[in-house]
Amino acid sequence: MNTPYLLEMRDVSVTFDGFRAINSLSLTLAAGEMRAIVGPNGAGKTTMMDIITGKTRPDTGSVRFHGHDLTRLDEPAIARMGIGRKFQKPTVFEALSVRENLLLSLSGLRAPFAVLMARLSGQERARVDHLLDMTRLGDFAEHQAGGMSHGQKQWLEIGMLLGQEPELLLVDEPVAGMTDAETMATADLLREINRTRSVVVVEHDMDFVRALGVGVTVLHEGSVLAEGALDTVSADPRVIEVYLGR
Ligand SMILES: Nc1ncnc2c1ncn2[C@@H]1O[C@H](COP(=O)(O)OP(=O)(O)OP(=O)(O)O)[C@@H](O)[C@H]1O
Repeated sequence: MNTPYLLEMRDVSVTFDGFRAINSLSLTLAAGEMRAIVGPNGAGKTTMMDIITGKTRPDTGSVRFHGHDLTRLDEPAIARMGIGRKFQKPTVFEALSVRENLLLSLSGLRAPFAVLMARLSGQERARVDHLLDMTRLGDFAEHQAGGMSHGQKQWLEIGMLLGQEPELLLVDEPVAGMTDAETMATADLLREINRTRSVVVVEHDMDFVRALGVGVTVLHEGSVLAEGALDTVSADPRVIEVYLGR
């Protein structure tokens, strides 16, 4: 199907026990784009990600990826189409090394745990080395993942997501709990990832969003309130009202 968009949500609504968490939400993402999603608590950001990944089914509306409707697919089928998600809390294999974690994440492994015991192919080794470079974890490759800092665990998990070669990454509040230096390094990492993949990132930290330097969508009460450059949306009186006016 021909569409200019990688991801296209049209008039999506979802109601939980009579409460409309997503309300006629329409949002599009171009191929290769990175978009930051902001909005006050309860705006519907997590629910929007849940709908894209098939965790929550919308009551009405369409969600298309490369023009294909996602709303009838389950989570594994959507992941196989090339949409990868990173949740807020890192979930790495704590007892394994950083390298082993990345190795297990690689798409296309036939028997993932057997690969830990076996000799790696040159191609697998190269893929893991590339992920170690990307995530700045090369110096920690043989360290136990459980001993890494919170920030390093987040980068490791982003690396593990990349191991699955998603075309679109959905990243939920990656810098919560990070130091300022880790936050800026994470912005660099996502920008580097965005050279070859599309990204949707939900984040409250405005210094981080500014460092990303990408288009921003402001959600409020389950709908898009404003969209554009960070400076433009943050000067929008409606946006100021929902952030400060309560
Ligand atoms: N499974 C559910 N059952 C009932 N209500 C829900 C459910 N999931 C979300 N909600 C409600 O829907 C609204 C949107 O929640 P959501 O978590 O998507 O917001 P958010 O923008 O991600 O907020 P935050 O920034 O706090 O993470 C909230 O009022 C929430 O309480």
